[in-house]
Amino acid sequence: MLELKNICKQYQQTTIIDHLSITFPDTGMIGIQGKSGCGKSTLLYIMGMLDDDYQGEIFYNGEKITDRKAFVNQHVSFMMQNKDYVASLTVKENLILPCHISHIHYHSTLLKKIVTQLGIQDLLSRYPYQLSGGQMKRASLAKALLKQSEIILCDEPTGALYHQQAQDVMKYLKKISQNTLVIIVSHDPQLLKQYCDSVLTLEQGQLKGQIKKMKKSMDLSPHSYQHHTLWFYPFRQILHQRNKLMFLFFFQWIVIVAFFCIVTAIFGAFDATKQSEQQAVLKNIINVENKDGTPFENMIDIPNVVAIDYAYQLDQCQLMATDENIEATRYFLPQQNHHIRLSKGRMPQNEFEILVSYPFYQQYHDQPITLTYQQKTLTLTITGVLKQDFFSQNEIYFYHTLKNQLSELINQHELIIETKTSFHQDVYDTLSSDYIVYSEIQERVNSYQSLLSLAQLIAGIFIGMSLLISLLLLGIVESIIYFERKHNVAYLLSLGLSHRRLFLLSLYEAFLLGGLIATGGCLLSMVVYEYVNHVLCIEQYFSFSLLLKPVIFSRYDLYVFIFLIYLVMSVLSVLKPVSQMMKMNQIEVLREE
Ligand SMILES: Nc1ncnc2c1ncn2[C@@H]1O[C@H](COP(=O)(O)OP(=O)(O)OP(=O)(O)O)[C@@H](O)[C@H]1O
Repeated sequence: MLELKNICKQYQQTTIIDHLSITFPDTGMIGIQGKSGCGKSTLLYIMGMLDDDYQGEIFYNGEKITDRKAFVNQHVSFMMQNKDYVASLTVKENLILPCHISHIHYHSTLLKKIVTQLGIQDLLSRYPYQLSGGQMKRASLAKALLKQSEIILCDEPTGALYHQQAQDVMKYLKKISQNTLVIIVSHDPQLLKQYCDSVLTLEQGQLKGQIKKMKKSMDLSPHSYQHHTLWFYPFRQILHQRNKLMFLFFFQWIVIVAFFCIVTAIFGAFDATKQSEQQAVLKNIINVENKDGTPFENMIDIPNVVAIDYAYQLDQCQLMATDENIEATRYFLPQQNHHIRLSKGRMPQNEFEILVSYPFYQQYHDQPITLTYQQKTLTLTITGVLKQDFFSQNEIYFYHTLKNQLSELINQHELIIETKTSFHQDVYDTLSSDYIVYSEIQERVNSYQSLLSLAQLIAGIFIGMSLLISLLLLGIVESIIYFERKHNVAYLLSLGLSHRRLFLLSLYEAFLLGGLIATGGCLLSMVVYEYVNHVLCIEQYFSFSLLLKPVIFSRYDLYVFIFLIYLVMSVLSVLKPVSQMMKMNQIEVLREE
């Protein structure tokens, strides 16, 4: 038995319900009529626990209702006047939604029976906006029947229906009222008179009229409960807003792909300079000059050196291919050369054999190459080609024994010192205090790396800003989406969804959204840079590849980082709108529609 005691409700000083007390029977169909604006819907909202801003008490079966959500979950179904559904769910999902929210177990046979009786069995996979007004009302009714509530509150159940449709709905309600309490608010006194067991009039805040006690034909079997997760709800919401979200996804994916391409390019370039340094032909070579520019008369004595020699003025000899002068930097091969990687051929083994860089090979490999010095001419053979690297230029390397033939070209102003690898820096530092020292490869690495560091800084600022903007956009779009869903949230709460579950559902959806964006973006990035590396063969043209390197633990760190940052941002974005929605005035939102 539902009992209202001394209920008072005011809207801004105006009393709408005035010390109203009434006891409703367990079953029967009670009609409530009254002038427009007298407070019929307001009273229904109070009984349906949608409104808690009133004075007075409500009892059910003799017990004061304290847990309002539990009461709605266990005993009440509400047929709203307008938009009594979630637009993103199918009719079937809408029908089962109250049971899922209330954790009520329902049999699919019962669902089938109800929808067949109401003639909506073929409409289950449609969306609410694809139904007519009459079909929608029948779907609302089916929803209340499936939940098997003891109290069904109906706000204008026949509003906007044709006469015959209205009659049908009232007939169904009448049938249900044999075992349940059906309270109907309507503007149609004829219909109320025709179908209701008792018709009450709301006047000056009071319900006037007699309530007929009806006999219950049978007791409703108690609900059996089952845990439901509502997992389909967030999926459906995302699917429903896919057009809006596609734009968001697309933008976010582009930013993530750009992020990975820039990061991998920088890692790749750094790696390439490192590798080039490791494999450089002149890796451990130091050029040394006296500070006062005087020639060296004796070799200097320094430990941890592999070889030491005077420099050769190789610009005084002419290098030619057929009739053409070759513009190439000329060096002697160091004695220690096991670190050198060749893309073709083998290392030179005598003074007529040369090693050349990849660009040199491309230009001159099909022509005879000669070296002319002081009327003598040597014909040279290319035996090996260097692997193209980050520093690749037009270079030629003569075998070191060729020096014996070029003694006239000795330049005593400069020494060439070849060090042992692990002592290279020490030797360099020691020499630099007394001489002018120069290490070709070191200079190149330094200049490239400072350039790369600058590029890294600019790229870092750029991708950091882009990522920030895209995350902000994610936040804004999520907030907008949530505010657009105000009605859905108010509706779910009216069905008895607790704030805790609403919060968890929102988190779940935020995880889903953030996860989809991050996973899609990361997968796309992998595909893009694998494609650039392997299909476009970027290494051939730029001597480096896009490369993802470990940042902390493994090369997947950055994926995890992007994934986490999107999850966190997505969750943070929904916290504010969700908390605001929990505080919103449900009734105002429901009335807005
Ligand atoms: N949020 C609000 N602030 C101020 N007054 C309100 C608010 N909501 C409703 N009212 C007023 O409360 C009164 C009762 O409204 P209610 O909707 O319950 O009436 P009703 O009898 O259902 O009307 P109708 O039959 O036209 O639907 C109305 O006069 C209405 O203007």
